[in-house]
Amino acid sequence: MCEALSPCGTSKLSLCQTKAWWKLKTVVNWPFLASQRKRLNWVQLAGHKGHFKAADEGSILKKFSENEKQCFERLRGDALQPFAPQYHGVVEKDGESFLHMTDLLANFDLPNVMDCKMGIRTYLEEELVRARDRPKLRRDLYEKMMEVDCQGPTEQEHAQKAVTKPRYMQWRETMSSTHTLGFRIEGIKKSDGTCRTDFKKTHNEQDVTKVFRDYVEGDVHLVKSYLSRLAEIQQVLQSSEFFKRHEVIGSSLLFIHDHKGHAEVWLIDFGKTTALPEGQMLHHNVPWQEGNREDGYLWGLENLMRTLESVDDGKPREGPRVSDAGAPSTSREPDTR
Ligand SMILES: O=P(O)(O)O[C@H]1[C@H](O)[C@@H](OP(=O)(O)O)[C@H](OP(=O)(O)O)[C@@H](OP(=O)(O)O)[C@H]1O
Ligand SMILES: Nc1ncnc2c1ncn2[C@@H]1O[C@H](COP(=O)(O)OP(=O)(O)O)[C@@H](O)[C@H]1O
Repeated sequence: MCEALSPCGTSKLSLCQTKAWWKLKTVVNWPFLASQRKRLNWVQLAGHKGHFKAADEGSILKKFSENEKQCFERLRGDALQPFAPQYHGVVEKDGESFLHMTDLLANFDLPNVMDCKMGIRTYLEEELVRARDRPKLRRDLYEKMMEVDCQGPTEQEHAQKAVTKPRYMQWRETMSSTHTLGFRIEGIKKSDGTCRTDFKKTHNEQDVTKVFRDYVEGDVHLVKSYLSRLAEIQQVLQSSEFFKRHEVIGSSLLFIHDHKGHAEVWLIDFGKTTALPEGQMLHHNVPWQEGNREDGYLWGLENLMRTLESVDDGKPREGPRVSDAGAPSTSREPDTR
């Protein structure tokens, strides 16, 4: 039987993550003891459990990934660098390696935080190839799929109680707004401590607008501040050499604001951002077809900005939609089942 996802269903996970972080900070003698408020700021809205650790004041440690390290190194001196967390190098702690970076929440008191995963695709082309060559059936992903929609899996998948990763990722994209808008909401934490990550079925522009409106609590000044920062990011992306030469997959825009109306947006998570072969460049706003490595990042950003603009009056804005820009309609849907 299909169980409805309760509002607290997935947010529980997020709250648990917050609690786990709290425990962790207690254990590692968190340096913010002087300021209880700062301790309450941290939240991990998406990504892998246990991948973050506390570090010196104003910074955090993220589980080491060679790929992400290389991105931070290549970002050095690029126009985009000021829009990503500052990178302080690799550190070893308790026998593990981590990337040391700025905690983007550190300068806020009880911030509101939202993570939007950008792009029309959330898996690498090489993951598709691998899944075709050596399909690996995963029961955990089948179970995650069932939690959201018991009609999701095919008969065969029900029988094997497992799906491949690209199959799961593609299903996630079509259930959420990744496929239709080129971005999706992953999680939101509000200053009152409430936390939601149950956006897997937030699919169309109206639904996304509603969530955005709730996030900014109808504050049009805040919307303007966010839009102006997004416009800056949009402009910088167009001049960034790093952006031209990378397939940006699974990266998020992290939105942060506080009660004073101070608003920031940052690019985070370069774990799956991959350099293109020498001489190749991406447009980031044309349809993906397997082999062209396009990620639809700019198309998603344009849709995100338009959706945020519509918060102000509730009316959907005219602008690039599925058929003329990100156009998943022309993209091939590889069958990796
Ligand atoms: O969001 P849900 O539906 O839970 O699905 C998750 C996210 O897509 C993760 O991406 P992100 O870390 O960007 O949030 C992805 O990790 P990767 O980034 O490694 O692909 C997970 O793959 P697995 O870790 O293989 O399960 C996948 O199960
Ligand atoms: N530099 C940062 N400052 C503050 N919060 C961050 C930072 N990096 C990540 N986070 C938080 O952690 C979450 C997961 O980060 P992410 O880098 O996407 O992890 P993963 O690679 O496991 O997907 C984000 O949604 C955000 O809430």
